[in-house]
Amino acid sequence: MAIFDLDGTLVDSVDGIALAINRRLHGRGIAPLQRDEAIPLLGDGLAAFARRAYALRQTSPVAGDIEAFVQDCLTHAEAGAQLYPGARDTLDLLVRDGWQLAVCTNKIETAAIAMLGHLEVLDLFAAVCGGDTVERQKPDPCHIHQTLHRAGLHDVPAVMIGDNVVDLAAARSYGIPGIFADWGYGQLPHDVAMPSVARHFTELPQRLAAALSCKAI
Ligand SMILES: O=C(O)COP(=O)(O)O
Repeated sequence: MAIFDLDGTLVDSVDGIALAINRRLHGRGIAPLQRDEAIPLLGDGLAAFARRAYALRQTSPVAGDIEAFVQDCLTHAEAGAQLYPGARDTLDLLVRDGWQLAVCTNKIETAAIAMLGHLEVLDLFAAVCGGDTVERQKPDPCHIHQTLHRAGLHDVPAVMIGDNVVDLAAARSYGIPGIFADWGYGQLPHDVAMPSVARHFTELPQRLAAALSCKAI
């Protein structure tokens, strides 16, 4: 089983998220966020992103701001979202090679499903498990457990692929290998042991096979 993080791993979606927060900020006369300001705020879900965006502009959300932002993201879930280069062909190849695929994301599940549907890859995944539908989201390992459970595959060997420290921390706590997606938003964490760094999506078949057999490549 290959378990994928969504934002920054499968999908580059920050532009749509930045547009949504900028609509809120504009309404209050606050300067918009640029893409490179928005990227480090991702990883812990949309509400956390919004709180960090207001903090970055040294202000606080007023009542209803966060909810309105989240609703905006849900309404325009697919806005500007793109699969990373090589993703579609690599996912197809993994399925042909017998890999089961799942998504474990801190994004709101309905938004994740809408985005994957829009990008025409939803049917490749046995489960999509959003942060709002589990008791504790990544970095808690229960999020990975729930993802596997929903796919009906909790006893199979699994590998987590992600661009954020929370992805690798969840994998380590759950006791499965993690692959760092170097093409995404995150910085290579120094404090999380990791067996593998993939520089491009197309490296994943080789790196996944190696991760399961504990080989260095
Ligand atoms: O949107 C976020 O903040 C996190 O989403 P991810 O878990 O798919 O990276």
